[in-house]
Amino acid sequence: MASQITFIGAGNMASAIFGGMIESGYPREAITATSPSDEFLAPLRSRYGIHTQTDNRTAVVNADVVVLAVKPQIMQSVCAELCETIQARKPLIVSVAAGLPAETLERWLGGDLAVIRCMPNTPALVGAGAAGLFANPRVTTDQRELATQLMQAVGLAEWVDDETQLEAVTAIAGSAPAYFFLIFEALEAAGTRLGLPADSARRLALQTAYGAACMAQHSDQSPDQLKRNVMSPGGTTERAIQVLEDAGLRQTFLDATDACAKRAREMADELGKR
Ligand SMILES: NC(=O)C1=CN([C@@H]2O[C@H](COP(=O)(O)OP(=O)(O)OC[C@H]3O[C@@H](n4cnc5c(N)ncnc54)[C@H](OP(=O)(O)O)[C@@H]3O)[C@@H](O)[C@H]2O)C=CC1
Ligand SMILES: O=C(O)[C@@H]1CCC=N1
Repeated sequence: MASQITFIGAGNMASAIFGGMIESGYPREAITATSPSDEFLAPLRSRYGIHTQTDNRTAVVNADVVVLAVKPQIMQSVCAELCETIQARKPLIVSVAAGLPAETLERWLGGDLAVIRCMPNTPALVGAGAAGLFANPRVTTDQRELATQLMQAVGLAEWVDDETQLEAVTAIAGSAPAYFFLIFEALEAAGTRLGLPADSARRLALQTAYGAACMAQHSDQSPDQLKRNVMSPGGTTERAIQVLEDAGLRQTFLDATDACAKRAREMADELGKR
């Protein structure tokens, strides 16, 4: 029988994960999601056919896995609310909150719990997510396997041995879809400025991004070689790449990902002190 999974918080990240799980065949009857507002939950019920609850405690009573998917800033109060019920059953805890250390979360929930920290991303919704996972020492082999299966149902799942590596996962996967969406916006605007209708520019930019990612995934050649394959000497691509290199695009990505990882560390410091 499928494990009963309760999502505390049913926002962007939670709905991307349970939406992707259902899409990949996970039984919807085994999924419950919570929110303080039933108005918010109603469309999720009709769209996904999952159970919903406005009361977090009731929602975890029979859960085998509890996925904590509220904002990091309110996690402590949510844990205080759940602590007693969680301690009575001791389900596997999976947190997707950025920055929040597993040890802090376990303490907030009363201790002695199997906790997996996961840093997923929203393309999970279309089965193309990329997630990093870290297990505390109480997580059993079976629980690790279950978490792998759940996250593999919605994309790539990579385990890390050192919890601080989740900062890097946040920088290049958790937050990174937003970098690509920014590039899509910029390419669409560029296409429009150069004379294409906006909808056509968007389709071309998105298909090109999709094609480049598929090609890089299936090719034996490195991204550098694939890039060179597009650049005819003295041609158009060489000019464009030169502009991007001269503008310091590589360094900009290093700076952006450093800022992202630094913010994850700051959040860990702030939350870990509570
Ligand atoms: N978005 C992303 O790409 C990623 C997010 N994450 C992590 O996922 C977590 C959720 O982020 P995201 O989905 O973006 O945020 P959202 O705001 O979309 O979702 C959080 C949801 O939690 C609800 N909520 C608030 N209080 C409670 C409560 N007491 N009990 C149950 N639900 C509650 C909110 O409702 P209301 O709006 O009514 O307050 C909201 O619907 C964060 O910890 C974030 O760090 C991790 C990786 C990627
Ligand atoms: O921006 C954030 O804090 C969350 C975590 C990773 C993606 N979104």
